[in-house]
This record gives sequence, C-alpha cells and structure tokens, in this order.
Amino acid sequence: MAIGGLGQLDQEYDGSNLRIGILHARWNKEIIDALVEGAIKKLLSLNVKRENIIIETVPGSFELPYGSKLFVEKQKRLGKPLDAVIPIGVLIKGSTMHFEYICDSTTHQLMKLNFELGIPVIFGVLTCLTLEQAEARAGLIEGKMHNHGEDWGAAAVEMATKFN
Ligand SMILES: O=c1[nH]c(NC[C@H](O)[C@H](O)[C@H](O)CO)c([N+](=O)[O-])c(=O)[nH]1
Repeated sequence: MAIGGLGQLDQEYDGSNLRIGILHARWNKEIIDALVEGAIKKLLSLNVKRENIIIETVPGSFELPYGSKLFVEKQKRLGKPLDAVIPIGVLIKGSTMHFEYICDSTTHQLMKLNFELGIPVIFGVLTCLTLEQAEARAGLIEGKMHNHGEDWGAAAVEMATKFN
C-alpha cells in the first residue's frame, strides 16, 4: 500500500520535449526550497531538460493564481510557451482566519486556471495546520511522509503528455 497516497505514475511518461514552469511563493522558505527541489528532481528523472524548467517566485501563496497566469502569458509572449505550470506554496495555520481564506480562494482559482490557460496547472500548495505537517510533506522529517514536490513534478509531466 502506497504510503501517504503516493501519486504513483500509471506508466513512465517522457518529458524530454516539455517546458515546465515552477512558480513558488517565498513564505516558509526552508519548506518551499525542499518542495521545489523535489519537483525538479522528479522532472529531471522524467527526462525534462534542466534548461526547460523555468523557475519564478511570488511573495506568497495568495499571489500564486494571478502570478501563474502572468508567468504563463509572459512565456508565451517570449515564444517559449510552457506545457505545464507547478505553483508551489506553503500555508500554515496561524491564530486567525487568514489561512482559511487564502487556502480556499487560492485553491479554487488555481483549479479554474487549468481551464482558462489551457495547460495543466498542478496544485502544489501545502495547507497545513502545523509546521511539522508541512515539514513532513516536504520530506524534511526522516521516515515520515515523502516529498510531495515529487508528486507534483510527476503530475505535470503526465498531464502535459498523456492526452496529446
Ligand atoms: O504563502 C503563504 N502566504 C501567507 N500569507 C501571505 C499571502 O499569501 C500574501 O502574500 C499576502 O497576503 C499579500 O497579498 C501565509 N500566511 O499568512 O500565513 C502563509 O502561511 N503562506
């Protein structure tokens, strides 16, 4: 049984012709860095060329939806369209309702962006009640969970190739 609902690939997908964008928020840097590293590691393992992995940042998770739209549109204007984008953010519950509102609005808007942009927009946002939950899902706690960034890299390659 897969640990923590691993997003197992149903087959090996070849990302050698793909251009993938990673847009990450800058809150909770240590966790973000681990997730981004996990996504890159998986993309490279699926033959995505390092020069075709384009990384940009935004202040926080709330900026991920609109930032993703601007990022994808800019790459298209440059004549280097992205085949998928992976917005990455880490939201950790504080003592107010701020967390709930950002989680809810960001999640819904990222889902809508798939249809608006016409490319896969992967849900790479951790919505955690504690710092430990976030660390575990970034593979930062030995033997606990796995790095979810790897799942997001795999999802990006699968979704950008299997239906073409
Ligand atoms: O990415 C995050 N942004 C957070 N807030 C900033 C928000 O995403 C926006 O950047 C900010 O509100 C400016 O629009 C967070 N918290 O407030 O806790 C958080 O945990 N993670």
